[in-house]
Amino acid sequence: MESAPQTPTTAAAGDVLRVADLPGRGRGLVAARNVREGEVLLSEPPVLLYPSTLSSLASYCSACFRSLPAAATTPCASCRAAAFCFPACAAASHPRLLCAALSHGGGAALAAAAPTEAIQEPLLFLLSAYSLPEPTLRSILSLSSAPPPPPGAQDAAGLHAAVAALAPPHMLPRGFSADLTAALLAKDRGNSFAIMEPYRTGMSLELLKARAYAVYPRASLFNHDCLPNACHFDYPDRPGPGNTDIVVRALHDIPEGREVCISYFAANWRYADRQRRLLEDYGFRCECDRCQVESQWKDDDDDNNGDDGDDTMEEEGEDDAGDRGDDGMEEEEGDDATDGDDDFPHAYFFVRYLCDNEGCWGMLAPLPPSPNGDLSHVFECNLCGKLRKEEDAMPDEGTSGMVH
Ligand SMILES: C[S@@+](CC[C@H](N)C(=O)[O-])C[C@H]1O[C@@H](n2cnc3c(N)ncnc32)[C@H](O)[C@@H]1O
Repeated sequence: MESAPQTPTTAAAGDVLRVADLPGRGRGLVAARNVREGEVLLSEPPVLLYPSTLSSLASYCSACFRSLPAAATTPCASCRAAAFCFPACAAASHPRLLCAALSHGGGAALAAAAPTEAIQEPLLFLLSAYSLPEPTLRSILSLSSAPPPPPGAQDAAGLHAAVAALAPPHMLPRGFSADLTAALLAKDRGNSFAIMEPYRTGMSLELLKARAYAVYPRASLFNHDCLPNACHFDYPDRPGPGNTDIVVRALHDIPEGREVCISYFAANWRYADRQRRLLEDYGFRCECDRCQVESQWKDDDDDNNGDDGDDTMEEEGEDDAGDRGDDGMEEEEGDDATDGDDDFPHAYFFVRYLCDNEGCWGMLAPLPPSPNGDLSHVFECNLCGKLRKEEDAMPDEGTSGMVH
């Protein structure tokens, strides 16, 4: 495999974001102009989309990952294991190495090689990634790598051997090697976004799983902040093209030059859990404003009623700096929830931007401004889809699941 291409550091005309090198945190995305709350900062199609588990093949179209209709699906003519929702999706098909692996021994070989969901996810990733054209594979290799997994957590050599055994040799790309497999797995761990199963009213969000994972090269450049100024949405079941595009919107106004960050997991996680996750999975210690405040708390202050095992993406990680220094929140809008609260100066953030649907802890972002520039004042949750009017934010209840 040749060396990875360089990421351009300039913004294309019309782009809201530009790529910048930020000391101690690698590349990041910075507002190329003043941004208003709710604005769409990025809408990007995936370069790679793969099923989360073998069982998800029965529930979701293998091309567009919409929920399969109960009747009249089209099975893949080659493997018969994957299904498509429309003839157009069947024509688009699914990754050729994955299709070959699903055909191998009538599908039994893949099931035997990946008996658990923990093995299926990386194996389905590899079979899909190795099906990509070489330039696309190289664009994935240009992304930042997750740190090595703890011993015993991921058997890269075993996964490589499984790909070699399942895929016909003539279909394997140039450069196929154990090192390349290990490098790709590090990109998957550091950059894949989960596309979630559909949420239905009343269902437990704790049980909500990923239907698929996707890699978006530009969205992978967002660094993390525990008080993000943007969050991402997916709308996999919406009609029309682009249903698997990632959409990133501003939570509030962002001045030109400020770094735009998302949170890599639900924002209600407590300090120790956030730090552990960021160090282990992304290789950095977070020194954001919120972490600086919470690092001063006594251990028993650091209480959390939320579910910290419930993250919606598996992505990126590393160090601090840039020109941000804060998330722009406190200086923008006064609110009773923050007044005089020295221990928890960020309460306002949680009142306004954390979903109050029981057990959800998704992030609320304003809907985009209208074409004539009017702000929406309606907030949408990126996990359960709840819409909440701005005036319905309840200061006393909004922080009930928060770390304090
Ligand atoms: C998905 S990538 C984000 C883009 C990345 N900075 C790059 O150069 O490609 C995740 C990686 O970015 C770095 N990173 C993200 N957020 C950070 C933060 N708050 N402080 C320091 N490093 C961070 C870590 O190295 C992490 O593994």
